Amino acid sequence: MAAVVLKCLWNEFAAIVRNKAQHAARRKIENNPYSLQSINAHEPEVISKADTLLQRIISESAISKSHTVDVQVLCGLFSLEVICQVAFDQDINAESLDAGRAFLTAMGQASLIQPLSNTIPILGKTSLSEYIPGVIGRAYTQRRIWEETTRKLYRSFVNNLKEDYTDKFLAEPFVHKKDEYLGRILTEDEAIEEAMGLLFAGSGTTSTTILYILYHLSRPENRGIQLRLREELHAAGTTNFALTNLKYLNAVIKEAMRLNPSLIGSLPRILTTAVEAGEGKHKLVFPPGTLISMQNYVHHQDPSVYEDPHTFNPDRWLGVPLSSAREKAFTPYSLGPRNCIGQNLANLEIRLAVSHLVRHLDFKLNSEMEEAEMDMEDRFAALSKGGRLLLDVTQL
Ligand code: HEM
Repeated sequence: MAAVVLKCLWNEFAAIVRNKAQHAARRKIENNPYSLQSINAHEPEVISKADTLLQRIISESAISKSHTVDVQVLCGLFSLEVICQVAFDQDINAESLDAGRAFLTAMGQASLIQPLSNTIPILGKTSLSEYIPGVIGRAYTQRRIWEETTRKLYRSFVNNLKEDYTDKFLAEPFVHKKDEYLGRILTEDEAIEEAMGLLFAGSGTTSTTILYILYHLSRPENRGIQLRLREELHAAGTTNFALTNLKYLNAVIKEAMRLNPSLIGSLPRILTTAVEAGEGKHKLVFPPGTLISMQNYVHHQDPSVYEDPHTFNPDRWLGVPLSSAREKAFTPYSLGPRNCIGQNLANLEIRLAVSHLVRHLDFKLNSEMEEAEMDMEDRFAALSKGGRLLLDVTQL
């Protein structure tokens, strides 16, 4: 019940949190480091993190008799390390992997009370909230850890920053760019809030996508897909440039994002003009002010657009024109001025990590895994219900 109430609150909150002008001004200051050119300049760091992920999987598989690895947390650590690097030029796991693990737990648990903290900000500002009994109090403790860790990363980044700003790192504009809506640069607290959102939006989303790609590839019925992908990769170069044009790799990624988009919940908006939908007696008119939303998870499985919609079939994307219904209904990053600002980074990360892993490792789904464990659960960002993905791994 509490989760349902919090979700409703979230939808209301997300739709109204920033008015158009406020949002546009904030997005304007943030844009530069997210451009394709700026993001592609981070390719060497992302390759290095993808190699760390590969080595971790190899080490963990070596200590199991059946070479079984739970890749879920490892994928989470990879995406977290990438976003900390690209946003703050920091290695969150420099001292130990425990730092990254604790941070992932903190963000995961605290996201539950994010709408509450934003609706009643005082709750997030006093340590008394941590004494609220049960799950809410515990979530506030995790929120404090999320905030403190972000502040540490941000301060360390700012202290090392040179004054001739290049906007190479995602957090750089927070330091020096004037927000036209506010008429000034952000205060440290505003920058931290922005950075917390960025770390949340940029970690679990990408790792969940990589996780589901590995899941689909490792299923027995998709064996041929994994082999075909590996064949394509072996015939190609390893750079992002080479990978961008690989048709089958891109089809595999798209198909996993279609079936398991990592933001599966409602993406709410409040209409500013009337919108008509449907035809004839099914026609509906939504007046301005209506709270509407779309759910990727639903329209990505619409049988009138995607034949045999529940089957993982990358071939459905080959040779499909951008103007097709299939392409138009594919919206993992949403659309319009509030769509995903981080999609260039997400694409870079997914392409480099998946290609690196599939080149060097063969994956089979471990027999202990139950199908229902990989059902998606909407906790603002999506997670798998089972909380693990056990794969039997062979080094190639
Ligand atoms: C596969 C990975 C990802 C998916 C599927 C995804 C999806 C989305 C979607 C659907 C939205 C729009 C939410 C809405 O309409 O209300 C969004 C917004 C956002 N995403 Fe992503 N995202 C991903 C990765 C990333 C990454 C890597 C970053 C950071 C570098 C990021 C940063 C953001 C931010 C900051 C917003 C809010 C944008 C705004 O309000 O203007 N995302 N994302």
